[in-house]
Amino acid sequence: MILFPNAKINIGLNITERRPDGYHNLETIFYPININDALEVVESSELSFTSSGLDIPGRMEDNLCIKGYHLLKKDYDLPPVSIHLHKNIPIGAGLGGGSADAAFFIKLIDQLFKLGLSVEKMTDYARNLGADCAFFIESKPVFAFERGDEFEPIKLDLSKYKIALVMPDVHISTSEAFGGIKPTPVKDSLLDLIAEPITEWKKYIKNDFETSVFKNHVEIRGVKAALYEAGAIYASMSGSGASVFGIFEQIPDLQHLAEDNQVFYDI
Ligand SMILES: C[C@](O)(CO)[C@H](O)COP(=O)(O)OP(=O)(O)OC[C@H]1O[C@@H](n2ccc(N)nc2=O)[C@H](O)[C@@H]1O
Ligand SMILES: Nc1ncnc2c1ncn2[C@@H]1O[C@H](COP(=O)(O)OP(=O)(O)OP(=O)(O)O)[C@@H](O)[C@H]1O
Repeated sequence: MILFPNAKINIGLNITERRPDGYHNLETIFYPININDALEVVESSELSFTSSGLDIPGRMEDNLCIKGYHLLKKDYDLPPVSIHLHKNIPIGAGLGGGSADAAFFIKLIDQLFKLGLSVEKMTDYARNLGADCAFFIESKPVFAFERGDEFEPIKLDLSKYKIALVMPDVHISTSEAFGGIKPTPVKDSLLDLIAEPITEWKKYIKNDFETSVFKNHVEIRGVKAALYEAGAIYASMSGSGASVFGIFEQIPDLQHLAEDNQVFYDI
């Protein structure tokens, strides 16, 4: 069986406090986008993992799909499986690619072996694998809070716009990015700000990671400025970076960025 895990962008990201468990409370809007991996799982005589496409750093045992397998195996009598991941979602991008693979792996095992898991149960398993993972079980636009794994659904439809995304040649690790943050309580919740017209977002909606990430990587600040110059209604770094997206009325001309960066035009 094969599924196609999709990426996300964060529209706004406020990091509000440090938690006793070492994580941070935050609020953000998660919005699904059309950049996808391909994840195939078949029953097999032994557990195996292979990948193609982009190189995935780290050991195979640490791949979130393998971690997902061991997590479910504790509670269900699963046979061994062969997993193949074709990696297309940029890594260290703030697009939640690894998290999406983990959540789609859980959905895939549920379907393949007819486990009958509820959305709530799958969301709980996903939470165990990473804060971002839970969103990808349903992968619908949400206001997320606490560790980014509690949700309130929102009605946000950007389908009449064109979303372009630029991935600079820099990978940013999520834990390193959180290290550069001084949490600050919010005055106005993103849940209210996102309901404002999109033309107003530029004035009020921010991503708290931008200050420290832009300081260390000026080229990423440059990409955001270039997206506004190309006519973006709203532009922002996604999550902890390094990717930057812009929301446009029409597909923009970003040829001049394509030499140094990977550019996705209509996601
Ligand atoms: C930055 C975001 O991408 C925004 O969507 C997410 O909050 C990151 O979620 P994620 O990659 O699934 O994060 P995890 O794999 O659970 O955690 C990686 C590391 O990020 C930090 N982390 C993550 C989420 C959170 N709410 N507070 C944190 O401080 C912790 O140091 C943690 O060890
Ligand atoms: N299936 C997977 N795909 C990509 N990376 C994975 C996967 N499983 C584990 N990883 C590990 O996760 C690391 C990437 O996570 P990181 O949080 O830095 O980046 P990200 O792609 O921006 O994701 P996020 O938006 O969730 O933070 C990789 O270096 C790799 O070691």
